[in-house]
Amino acid sequence: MKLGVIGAGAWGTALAQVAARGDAPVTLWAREPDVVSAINDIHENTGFLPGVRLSPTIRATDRLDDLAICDALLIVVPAQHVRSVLEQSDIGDKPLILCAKGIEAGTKRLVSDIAGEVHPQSPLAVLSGPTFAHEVAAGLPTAVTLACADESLGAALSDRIASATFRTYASTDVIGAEIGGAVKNVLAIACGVVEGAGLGLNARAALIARGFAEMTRFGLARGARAETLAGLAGLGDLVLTCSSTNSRNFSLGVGLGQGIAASALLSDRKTVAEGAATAPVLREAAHEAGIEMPLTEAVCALLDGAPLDAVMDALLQRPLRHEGV
Ligand SMILES: NC(=O)c1ccc[n+]([C@@H]2O[C@H](COP(=O)([O-])OP(=O)(O)OC[C@H]3O[C@@H](n4cnc5c(N)ncnc54)[C@H](O)[C@@H]3O)[C@@H](O)[C@H]2O)c1
Ligand SMILES: O=P(O)(O)OC[C@H](O)CO
Repeated sequence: MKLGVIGAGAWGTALAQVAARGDAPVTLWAREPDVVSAINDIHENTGFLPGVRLSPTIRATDRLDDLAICDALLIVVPAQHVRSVLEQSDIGDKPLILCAKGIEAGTKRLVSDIAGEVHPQSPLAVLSGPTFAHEVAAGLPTAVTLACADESLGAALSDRIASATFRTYASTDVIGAEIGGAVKNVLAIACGVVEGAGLGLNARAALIARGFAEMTRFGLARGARAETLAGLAGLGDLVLTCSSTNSRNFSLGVGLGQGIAASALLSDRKTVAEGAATAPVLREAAHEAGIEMPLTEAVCALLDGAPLDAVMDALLQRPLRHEGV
């Protein structure tokens, strides 16, 4: 199975490296011509994944037409750009493995909804889990959820992608895998705020646990399965991104917790912190469905410029409640 990757940020590049194991040819579409030439000339994505020597069997291109030779495509552009890139791509009925973690602003669509609207003939899978790109590219042990409604296609994709150090766990719960990845980014911002404001490790643990309850409430209401949310794509990724400044979302939160304005933290960013775009649309979707998401509300308030003291007071003065989801 010839794989192509659309999106040559840190994650698309790391996944191309995974797909190129055993010197398999991989076509990697990058938006930036300098990224294309760096990958083809010196086998390094100096812009988005510096310091990693890439397999010479990865061929970068800035022409989406060059992906026509591929049998399946990994879609790894940020969630807010998936629609426009898919609209420009002649995909036919190739399977798409969706790897972005977010919800589309305005439409409130999950990435699988977008792909289904733009390319209804393509079978869909979602790859999600605790995966810092530089660790995956370095071949460190990693496990992900690979969710696909068609179990035989899911098994074929796993056969092609998995290795001893990149373990795929099969699921048919596409929505659950997506919601886990999208919601954890918002909660990672909140955990970063706890770190940046020096609120302590107890607060961080409480936030992870109550954040998971929030993710579960939203996920179950949208048809996700509890076991998926408690797995790699949900809790696993939440724990990873709530504990390290390697997470762009966590780092954004650290800045907010230190009192730096969101506008200053987000302007001129080259890399993506998906949670900043997902938080307001997640809040809107939760309101519409009547789901309480106080931590998401708090992140939105901070992104909108509310003072941290006021946001903390609002959270800590919420009525005491039963612990269940
Ligand atoms: N980096 C990771 O460790 C990691 C791991 C798992 C999942 N993800 C997810 O993968 C997705 C991509 O993140 P990343 O880390 O590879 O990106 P990145 O932050 O490394 O790079 C930004 C990417 O956005 C692209 N981009 C910017 N503007 C664009 C536009 N108008 N149209 C199309 N593309 C545009 C750039 O070309 C680049 O590929 C995100 O949803 C992210 O949550 C990232
Ligand atoms: O750097 P972040 O916060 O986008 O997190 C990257 C991955 O999603 C971790 O699984």
